[in-house]
Amino acid sequence: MPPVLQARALHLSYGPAAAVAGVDLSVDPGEVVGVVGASGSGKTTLLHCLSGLLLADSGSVLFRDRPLESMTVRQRDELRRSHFGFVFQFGDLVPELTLLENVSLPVRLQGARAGEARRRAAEQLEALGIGQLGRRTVGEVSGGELQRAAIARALVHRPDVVFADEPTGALDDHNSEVVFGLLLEQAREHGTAVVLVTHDRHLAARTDRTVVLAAGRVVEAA
Ligand SMILES: Nc1ncnc2c1ncn2[C@@H]1O[C@H](COP(=O)(O)OP(=O)(O)OP(=O)(O)O)[C@@H](O)[C@H]1O
Repeated sequence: MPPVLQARALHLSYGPAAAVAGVDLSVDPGEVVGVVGASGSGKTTLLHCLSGLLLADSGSVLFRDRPLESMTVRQRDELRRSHFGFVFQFGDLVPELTLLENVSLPVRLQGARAGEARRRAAEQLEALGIGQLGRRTVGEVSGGELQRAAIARALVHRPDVVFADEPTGALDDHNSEVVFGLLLEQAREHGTAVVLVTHDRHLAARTDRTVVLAAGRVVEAA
């Protein structure tokens, strides 16, 4: 099967300093790729380039065979909404909404009716073991529960790729293990590729493949 995502000779600089300095990377459908490296090595910047949140200065990112840099802003927004999911360190759910409402949003944005979106959101929360918390708001759940909800939101619309930036970085070791395990289990169940940025080599060891960045370059791939 052709790769779902490819980066070719990717460069991005903030001013004179290169954050991503010539990265080639290919992600197969359903593959879980860990991106590790020291602080400041360019992990988050690479993730943002791969997901179209940032446009590289040069090089190319292809989703299937479509270059992101040739798309209009609208097409890139649509690509992110339909084909990508995101999990960040602090969940980034909408604080005023309940977990169920938050997780319904990606399905609503795909044009589903409210009832259908709620049904699918409830199912996804259930699969992550927090079906009973759907009516609570972000401020009424624990950090671990919040990250489970963030994972539910990232997966509920069945994206092709989930981008996760330190998704368990704010959790203690036990919660981190559990939440990371759920992300992997759900991604594998649905054949979703994952690009995971982490400081934690222990978690990275559970991915299919690890890419090590140093000063914006891939220095090791295993
Ligand atoms: N908005 C920005 N403006 C200027 N420089 C930036 C910006 N964002 C990141 N950088 C710089 O680019 C480099 C790569 O940053 P990036 O956040 O991608 O690294 P990282 O590996 O994700 O780091 P960390 O593990 O600490 O989150 C760093 O030197 C950083 O200081």
